[in-house]
Amino acid sequence: MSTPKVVRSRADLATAVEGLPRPRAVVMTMGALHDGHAMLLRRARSLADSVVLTIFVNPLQFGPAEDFDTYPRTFDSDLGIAAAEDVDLVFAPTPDVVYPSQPRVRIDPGPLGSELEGAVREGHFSGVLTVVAKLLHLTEPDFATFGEKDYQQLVLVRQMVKDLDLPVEIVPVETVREQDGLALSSRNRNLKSPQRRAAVALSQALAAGAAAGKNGAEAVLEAAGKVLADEGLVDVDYLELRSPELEPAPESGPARLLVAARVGKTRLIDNVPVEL
Ligand SMILES: Nc1ncnc2c1ncn2[C@@H]1O[C@H](COP(=O)(O)OP(=O)(O)OP(=O)(O)O)[C@@H](O)[C@H]1O
Ligand SMILES: CC(C)(CO)[C@@H](O)C(=O)[O-]
Ligand code: BAL
Repeated sequence: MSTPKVVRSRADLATAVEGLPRPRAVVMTMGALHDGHAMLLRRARSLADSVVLTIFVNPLQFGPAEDFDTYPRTFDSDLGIAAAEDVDLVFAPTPDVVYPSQPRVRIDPGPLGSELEGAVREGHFSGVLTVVAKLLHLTEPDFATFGEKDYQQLVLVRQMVKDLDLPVEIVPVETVREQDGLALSSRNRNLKSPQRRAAVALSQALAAGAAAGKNGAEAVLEAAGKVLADEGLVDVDYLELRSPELEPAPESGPARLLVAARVGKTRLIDNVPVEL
């Protein structure tokens, strides 16, 4: 296990990337790494001969009232995880490196960009897709792994790659959970212990919804909604059943149940597959 090379400038990144063998995989993160990120890195390692990890808290995807300033930043421990997962190169730029000037041209995520997460976080997905496109150009990977925990992000990144003919394969990775079901998330670090206990209701609600799948869409939403209400999670931004591509839910077959709720000041999201 050796500490990976860390680069912070575009010039150093370009030089370092040139020396990395193909196939090359990239894992994009905002740092505060946990076992979910480790799984993305492991999947990347299994696919590629070299792995690049990016750590960048992207200001463009945060609204003015959101948690950019309080987003957890744990660079030293992130490097330990990167070393343990055999990462070759870490790109950890500052905002002025990624955005030498405020970008006037940004990626338009299309209609899905204003739904679900986008309905609450205006401009979020334009910010996400713009930085993902830039990081893809800067690292030129053959593969990029993305977590299903951020399901709408995964769907939109895939759509961008398809619509813009970007030469990379997007590889999804299943959500890694705590033993009690809570989806791992960097923001879980901000939960105090009663909130941590309350937060498990998200995954419990989704599990109850999924178990009701054969009784139809209404039963799924009712079962999930009941758990949220019973557990006192009332600050819910959405609880929705959609198709796997996040179009309206089908009458039968595969679907996706998604939830977002606030636990104290911390906003958490989760989702599961459902068979209707
Ligand atoms: N529990 C998880 N299981 C699998 N992948 C995950 C998990 N959590 C995050 N990821 C993935 O890691 C990548 C980087 O995500 P990010 O750095 O925002 O971490 P995060 O834990 O999702 O943070 P946040 O809590 O701020 O959403 C994304 O592709 C995301 O989907
Ligand atoms: C993909 C990403 C690294 C872009 O900033 C971010 O949205 C995240 O961590 O999921
Ligand atoms: N994991 C998605 C990044 C964000 O919440 O801004």
